[in-house]
Amino acid sequence: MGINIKGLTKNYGAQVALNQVSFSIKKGEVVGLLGPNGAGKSTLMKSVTGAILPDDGDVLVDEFSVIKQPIETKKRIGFLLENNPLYYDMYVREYLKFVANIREEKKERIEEVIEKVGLIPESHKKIGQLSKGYKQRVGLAQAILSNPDILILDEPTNGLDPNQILEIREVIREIGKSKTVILSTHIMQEVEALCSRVILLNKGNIVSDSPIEEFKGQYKSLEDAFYQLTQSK
Ligand SMILES: Nc1ncnc2c1ncn2[C@@H]1O[C@H](COP(=O)(O)OP(=O)(O)OP(=O)(O)O)[C@@H](O)[C@H]1O
Repeated sequence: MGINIKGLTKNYGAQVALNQVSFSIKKGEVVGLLGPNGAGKSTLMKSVTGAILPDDGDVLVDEFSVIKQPIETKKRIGFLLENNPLYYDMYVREYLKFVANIREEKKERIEEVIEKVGLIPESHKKIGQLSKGYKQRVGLAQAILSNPDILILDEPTNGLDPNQILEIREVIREIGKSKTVILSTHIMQEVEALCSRVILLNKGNIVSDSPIEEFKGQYKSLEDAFYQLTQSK
């Protein structure tokens, strides 16, 4: 059970985005996916969700292949990918109803997720009228709507103010108690606050994969570990 990533490779022309990346995640783990800009984090997350197809390798979600059984894997994964694509002209509830219809979820679930992500005070607005933080909450709400076992979150607090960062983090911490989570971020405090394990990517390769305490290990800080492990490799 969980996620098993096997030899995942993706090239964009001559650009190697992922080079034979393999690791597995046990049910219930919250994994921080770190790496410099262009390391391959988003490509990895998109491959796990099935949003893009790898050139080689596979991802197994429970026993199902993202490539061969995409319907089964998609049922188990909720995701918030980079840029959080939303329909700005729709009202919050209208959008969540639209998503619920597609996924054949009960309507009651809409109010549950609105409450869970702290959207109640802004839920009467159009998505385009919301602040970034509340747009992120709408993204999180759609990600958890079907109550998936696995959540993939690509820089979920990117661009938010410090208060919203803390609030969204709290929402993720709460959700993370009962789910398998892969979370990418450039904020080290976020990793410290939420993750039990850190996977560090650099130029499409895993350069470190360990429990967070071990990752910090001999370094002065998480930032220092990140810096040392991604220099000239
Ligand atoms: N659609 C695409 N077409 C061409 N090249 C791409 C495409 N998507 C990603 N790449 C390239 O693949 C590499 C990995 O990109 P990716 O977005 O996965 O990195 P990242 O670790 O998420 O970076 P960031 O921290 O900046 O978001 C980069 O060199 C990027 O330019």
